Amino acid sequence: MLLFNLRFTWRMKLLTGRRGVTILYAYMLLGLGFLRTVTPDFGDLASQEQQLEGTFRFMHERLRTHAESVAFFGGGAREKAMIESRFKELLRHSTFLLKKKWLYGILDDFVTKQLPHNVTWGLSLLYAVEHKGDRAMISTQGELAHALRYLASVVSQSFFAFGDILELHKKFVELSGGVNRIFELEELLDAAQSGDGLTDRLSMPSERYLHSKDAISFIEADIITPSQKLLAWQLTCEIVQGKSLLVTGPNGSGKSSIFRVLRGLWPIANGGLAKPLQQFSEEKGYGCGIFYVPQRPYTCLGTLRDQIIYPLSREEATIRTLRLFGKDSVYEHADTSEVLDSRLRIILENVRLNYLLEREQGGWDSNQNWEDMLSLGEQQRLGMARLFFHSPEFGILDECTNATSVDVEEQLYRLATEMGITVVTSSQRPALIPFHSMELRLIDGEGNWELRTIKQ
Ligand SMILES: Nc1ncnc2c1ncn2[C@@H]1O[C@H](COP(=O)(O)OP(=O)(O)OP(=O)(O)O)[C@@H](O)[C@H]1O
Repeated sequence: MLLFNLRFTWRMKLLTGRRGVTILYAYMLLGLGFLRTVTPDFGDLASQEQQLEGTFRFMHERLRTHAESVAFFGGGAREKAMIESRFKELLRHSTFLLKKKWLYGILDDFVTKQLPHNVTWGLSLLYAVEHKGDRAMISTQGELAHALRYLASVVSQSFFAFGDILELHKKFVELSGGVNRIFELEELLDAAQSGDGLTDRLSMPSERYLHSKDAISFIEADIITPSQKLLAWQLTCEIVQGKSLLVTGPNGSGKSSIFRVLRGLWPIANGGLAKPLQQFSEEKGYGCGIFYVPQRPYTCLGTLRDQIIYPLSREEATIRTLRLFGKDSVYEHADTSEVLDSRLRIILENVRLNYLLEREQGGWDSNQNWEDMLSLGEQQRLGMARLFFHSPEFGILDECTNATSVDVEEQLYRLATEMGITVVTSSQRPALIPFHSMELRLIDGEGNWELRTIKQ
């Protein structure tokens, strides 16, 4: 490369003299210097884009893994808002980067291609002026050089144009692959939305789904898996407030499936179901009708505070807490967040996790990858803290304390009873029997079940 440069510099000196070489080098140095100063830090911008894209993909992947737990908690809206905010951030950055690349491309093209073209003409002119002695020769040489340059440029431009067409085809094929994927996704979303009447139907009185204020009732309901396996045939059972139910049975017999039907994740094939509303009850002023704690613990991305108030946002949780203390307006109280945090502190102490506040830097605002950092038992206790914060009339607990020690588990159930939460528990632990009034036993996972009263 260096040899080429030296050779051409020498050739140019012969043709245009020292002045031509100086002009060329001056132009090169000035042009490159100018480009260097105006070039944005593309490395940094691209790394930021990769980071944002990575976070966005990670959130999607995580949501896919924990979809059922999120659905049980009713965290769909919260997760959507979180993912959308990351997407907007990524989109904003990518648009900014594209604009920068486009503007820089124009400038780069001008300095390295368009302007040098004109400089070449300038140098050719200089050559003609330097050799004005032999007019006949100059004109012949000049014309020949011009014709050759013209031919070369036409041929090379034609090649470029064909290349561009081929490149365009490649790009088009790639793009059509992407478009197909988006089309498939849209189709799936449409199909999911048309089958998503379930959740709505649950809140609407209809033949199968009824609203009951203070009881959960299965009325001759068939519990069937999506692959049409019958797990409980004509299940009839009423859970009234204060009479907790323990659901037992061998692995795979359908305990969690009953909760899926109750939550509206699976439809009821036959029979009916009555249950209180999931939503925050205005009359009660605090808490909700039903709150589900799934078998797989789920920690959301966010602060320690977010783990307990999930699926609510901090603002929603503050408003609820203020209502609990009879303060309707958020602005009435000088330090509203303090009210929320002091309530959360009591809950954290109750589930024996208050050491997290001291251990993690930032206290309530500490932002960690809680899933990796907390043990399974700790994550399950956080799930129970969530239940206590939401303080529902009915708590649906799907083996959500099986990794905690027996004494902690008993303490958690004692607390739930004291708070007036009627629980429906799926568990195999005999230690939990005294906290329940009835037992629903799924005998074989073939449809047979029995209901018995637990003698205290
Ligand atoms: N999405 C699904 N599609 C089809 N079958 C499913 C689906 N989810 C679960 N099943 C099947 O339904 C049956 C009941 O599953 P379920 O999770 O209710 O069992 P379980 O009693 O809670 O078990 P465990 O005690 O192990 O938690 C199992 O045979 C399971 O394989």
